Amino acid sequence: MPEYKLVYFNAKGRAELTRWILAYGGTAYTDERVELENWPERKKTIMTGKVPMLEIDGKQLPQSLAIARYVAKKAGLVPEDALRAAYCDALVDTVSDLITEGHKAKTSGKSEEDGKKAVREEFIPNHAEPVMERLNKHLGEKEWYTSGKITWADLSIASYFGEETNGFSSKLLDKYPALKAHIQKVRNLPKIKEWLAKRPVTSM
Ligand SMILES: N[C@@H](CCC(=O)N[C@@H](CS)C(=O)NCC(=O)O)C(=O)O
Repeated sequence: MPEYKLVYFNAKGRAELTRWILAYGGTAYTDERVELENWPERKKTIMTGKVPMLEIDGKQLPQSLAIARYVAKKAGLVPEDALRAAYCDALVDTVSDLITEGHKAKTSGKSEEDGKKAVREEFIPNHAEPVMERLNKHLGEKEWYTSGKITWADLSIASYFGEETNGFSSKLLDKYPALKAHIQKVRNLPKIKEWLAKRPVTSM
């Protein structure tokens, strides 16, 4: 088994999906969370100057989705069938687009309050809810997102839409009952539940 070190900030952001997949697979790894004041120095040691970065036996793998896909394959969470795998990729890319848009909204304006307002009034209704509506319909008809068995797409859905820190309250999710039930189902998987109970509490 290779030695893994996942490097990111003390936040969920673009690293949390990989953390969920590693938890699901019961994979041991070092969860390095760089403090902001140490980032300028740590950045110099990272090939792309960006995180997340996964160190595999000392070799660096950049890009959150390449990392997540790699660990998902190892954990048996990527379908063998090329088309089903592509549908999973499409979903994960959609969530990644939402992460980008949500971050843009959160950091828009002059104050934290401006950012929260932009998330609530612009990002959620215009960007997130159209995706949530489609997912709700799809998940109402399926046990898992694709392939009749759990994939990393299911972990992507739950690890993103299930987080209040991303702007998704339980009240908002009440509008999308199949999506809400799906998130709960994934969060209740024993290894995921264990991760949720022990992970550091972060504001984003
Ligand atoms: N497409 C890249 C984006 C990486 C990225 O922009 N990471 C941010 C944190 S989410 C970062 O490293 N920011 C610090 C910096 O650029 O110095 C990925 O998905 O990994």
